[in-house]
Amino acid sequence: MGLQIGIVGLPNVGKSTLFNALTKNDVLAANYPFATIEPNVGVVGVPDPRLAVLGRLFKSERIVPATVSFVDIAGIVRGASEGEGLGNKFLAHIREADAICQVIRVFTDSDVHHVDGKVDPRGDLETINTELILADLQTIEKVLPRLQKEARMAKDKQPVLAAIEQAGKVLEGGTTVYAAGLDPAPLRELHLLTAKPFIYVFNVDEEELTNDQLKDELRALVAPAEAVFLDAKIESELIELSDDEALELLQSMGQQESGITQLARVGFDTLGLQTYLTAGPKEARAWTIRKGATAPEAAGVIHTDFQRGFIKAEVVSFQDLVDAGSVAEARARGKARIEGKEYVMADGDVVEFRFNV
Ligand SMILES: Nc1ncnc2c1ncn2[C@@H]1O[C@H](COP(=O)(O)OP(=O)(O)OP(=O)(O)O)[C@@H](O)[C@H]1O
Ligand SMILES: [Mg+2]
Repeated sequence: MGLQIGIVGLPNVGKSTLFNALTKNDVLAANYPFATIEPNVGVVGVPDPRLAVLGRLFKSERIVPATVSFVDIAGIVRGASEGEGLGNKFLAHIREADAICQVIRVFTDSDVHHVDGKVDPRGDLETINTELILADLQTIEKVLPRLQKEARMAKDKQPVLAAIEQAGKVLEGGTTVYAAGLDPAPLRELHLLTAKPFIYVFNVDEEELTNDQLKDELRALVAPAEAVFLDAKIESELIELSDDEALELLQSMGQQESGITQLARVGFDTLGLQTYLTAGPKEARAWTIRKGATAPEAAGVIHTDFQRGFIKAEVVSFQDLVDAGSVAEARARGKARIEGKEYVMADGDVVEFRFNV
């Protein structure tokens, strides 16, 4: 499952700095608006400490984490839908994304230019939201004449047309499709940006990481969507450090985990995803599935043949396996279960599939 998250925000708010920290890629992050023009795609391993434990237990040659890909695009300014700044055509690069991560500048640094002249998280959120809504309205306007014609000829097109017209009304009222809770199914082919789940990243100053009052105020601006607070500049320093040094630096700032670890976790939660694990001498690996996926569906993520030929799965929870110390001991303790086609996977299940090919 290729999970993809598109990063949006005003110019110069720290999108590329965050993206670089995420991907350890040295994409140009620069103190001038519109430093990024072409989109950059980076694949990020989702941090999961369980994998290292499994790797030791099974003496695995390598560790393969679940991945999320991030797409870094140019900044959007007020009026982008009318061609201001770089316009909004580049939003097409995130049409296929599963979720959108909006980066909002909170940090104060007079050396870093703000396109609207002042640090204003609430105003910036509104600007971006408005531009995404206008972009979606443009998408709808473009397809509407064709759809109206089709619906006159084919009755079965009418529900789709009705759903799209309703989405247009919601957007004209200034609400995103996602926030309005509209059924995404009939709208899917339009790839509306505001139909995607949103995650908000507030790019704060180091001191603000422990300012709970400020964080509560910012969180309230985007609730019920999830908010992550991080200092993108610190994140880019953390990735240069060893794990121990990074933890020490984080703890000195009152943090337990890095912002990008939080972002990966929140991304998974927002999209209703979880991971299960496989382990052997070759690799210890995490696989991404929907919450509620059944054992055959989980097998299908490894290979479609595994799903088709699914017979059964031997499942032991990560904690039971660690407590037992080996699969053999977990079996002896009755902790390794044989599960069939109906089994609903749990996060952290360590699995071996049996299948016919
Ligand atoms: N938390 C922070 N504190 C201080 N400076 C920061 C912080 N985050 C980013 N910056 C600085 O802000 C500037 C702009 O960052 P960056 O290039 O990542 O922005 P961007 O959103 O990608 O801009 P564009 O839309 O122009 O591509 C850089 O100089 C970066 O070092
Ligand atoms: Mg950039």
